[in-house]
Amino acid sequence: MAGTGKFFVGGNWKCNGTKDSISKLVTELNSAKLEDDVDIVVAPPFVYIDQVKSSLTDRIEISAQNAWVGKGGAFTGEISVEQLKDIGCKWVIHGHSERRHVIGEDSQFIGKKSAYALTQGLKVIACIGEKLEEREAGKTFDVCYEQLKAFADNMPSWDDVVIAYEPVWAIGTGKVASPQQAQEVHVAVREWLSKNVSAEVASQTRIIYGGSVNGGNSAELAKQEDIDGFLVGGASLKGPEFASICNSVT
Ligand SMILES: O=C(COP(=O)(O)O)NO
Repeated sequence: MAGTGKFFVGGNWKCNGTKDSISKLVTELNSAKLEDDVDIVVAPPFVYIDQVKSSLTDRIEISAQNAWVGKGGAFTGEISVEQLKDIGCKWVIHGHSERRHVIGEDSQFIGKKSAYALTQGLKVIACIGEKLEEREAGKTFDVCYEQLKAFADNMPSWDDVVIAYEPVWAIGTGKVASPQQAQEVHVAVREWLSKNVSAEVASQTRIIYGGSVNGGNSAELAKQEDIDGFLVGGASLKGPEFASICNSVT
């Protein structure tokens, strides 16, 4: 069961999978040998959460990839936090760049959704990250700080929050950030937390990296002092590779 391990690895399955492919992936995860000190979470598409929850080892917790900003009701197409808890979800991903830049969610809405999830007892993977043109314009830190501030302005606490730094230019591109690039932003995020929230939150909050992480690059990234784990997309759909990434952080 995922707890308060020093490290954290999430598998974001995005809009991928079928009942059969997910059954195979769950079998691979159930047979994997996993190190103790890493909390592991997988985020299936909504429609497969029940299937995964009922068949996956409880060593791995379940996350949703999104949740509505408030109590359920007349919100066609939305899924509520209450419904996600009802089927055994413990986490939810908010602020993913695909929801910011494809769906069009803004930072304040993301902050409000995160706040509601936390007040109702879900834990939050809070995603931040800059686009290539923002990095090339020297705005990486400004963008990440604005996104962090919107979480901080709305959330009641950081106790059940993991921050995922996912540079948009590295997501799904094969162009993974270098260990130095990732570490530089992780340090800046931790310093922002220390200055704007508290030294305790800064030291206790796990800051994980996402963006083209795979079995070949995770160990090198994990050597960085302020990289506490990963949020993995494509490679999380391959059980053995995802397991090796999980074990590479400890
Ligand atoms: O979006 C990602 C990363 O995706 P990839 O590993 O496929 O770059 N994590 O949430």
